[in-house]
Amino acid sequence: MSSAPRDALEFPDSDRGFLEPHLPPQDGSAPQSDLPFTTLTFATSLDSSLALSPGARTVLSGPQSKAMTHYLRSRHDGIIIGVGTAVADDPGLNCRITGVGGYGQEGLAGQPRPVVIDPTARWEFSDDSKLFQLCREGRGLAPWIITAVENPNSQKQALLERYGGRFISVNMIRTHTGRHQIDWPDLLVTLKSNGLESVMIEGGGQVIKSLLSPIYMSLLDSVIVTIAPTWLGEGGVVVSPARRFDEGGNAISAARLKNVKWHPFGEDVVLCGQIKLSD
Ligand SMILES: NC(=O)C1=CN([C@@H]2O[C@H](COP(=O)(O)OP(=O)(O)OC[C@H]3O[C@@H](n4cnc5c(N)ncnc54)[C@H](O)[C@@H]3O)[C@@H](O)[C@H]2O)C=CC1
Ligand SMILES: Nc1nc(O)c(N)c(N[C@@H]2O[C@H](COP(=O)(O)O)[C@@H](O)[C@H]2O)n1
Repeated sequence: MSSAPRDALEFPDSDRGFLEPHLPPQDGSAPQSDLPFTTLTFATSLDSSLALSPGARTVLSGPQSKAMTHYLRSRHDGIIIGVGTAVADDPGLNCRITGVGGYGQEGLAGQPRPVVIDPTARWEFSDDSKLFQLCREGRGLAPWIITAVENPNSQKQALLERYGGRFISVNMIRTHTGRHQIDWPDLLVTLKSNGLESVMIEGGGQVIKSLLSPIYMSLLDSVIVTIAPTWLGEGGVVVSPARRFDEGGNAISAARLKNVKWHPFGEDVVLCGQIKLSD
């Protein structure tokens, strides 16, 4: 055991039981599947915002729910974010719970693999990026970058590989406006075949919106949302999936949860559930 760094977080056993039914099983009882166990998790304001604006790193979670998020990170093999989040936040995407690798434990056991969806390879990361600082300090893994670009910039590729990361090409669907859309089943199968048995998807807004579309929402095994007691106001990055309509052309809810449980963490409340698929 080595000593834990100053940013180490504690998450008490008494809070863990509540989450257990919503997490990847630890007893080998997961059904055989080509897909990893997939959790959608994020923190939102009372007006459904993830951040004050697309480029703004915004703290929503209080200390207890932040520690919960890090516990979730310890229970998943990978964390997926969109490149918008990587650029805005320069995130660490490691797990800072005491007892995992780099936080009181040798090696990197319990550290999740960061996965960044970046169809055009536009993320300008460098040695100074937080993710690579953490790699140098033995406190996190290097990212896998999911792209549609066949030959990404060789300097970026070399930097990534020096830390143990890599670019991964997956199928993308080209929309009528020329934008790349992730083929989510293909991505998830690829991640599982590369050893990630479970993934948590943290955001941002565009990633969450695409996952909550009718064709992809069934991929989600679990949804865990932190709700913070604040309104961020107009102009925020809002989580609002596309409208759905019934056969009569009437608007219906875009997505709904079932088996819902609520748990207060400090001033926040955490909502756990599963996507309710239509009957
Ligand atoms: N409160 C929270 O829990 C979280 C907040 N955030 C915040 O969200 C904001 C970023 O959100 P957004 O601007 O919506 O960016 P984003 O993180 O969703 O990334 C958008 C970009 O990712 C790629 N992308 C996303 N979904 C894709 C798909 N289905 N197919 C192909 N490519 C896709 C595209 O290149 C797109 O331009 C930041 O301000 C960040 O701080 C991000 C994560 C969690
Ligand atoms: N759970 C949660 N609460 C918030 O208040 C947040 N702003 C986020 N953001 C997500 O966490 C990433 C930052 O992670 P590090 O602390 O740098 O490891 C950020 O990029 C979002 O994905 N999450």
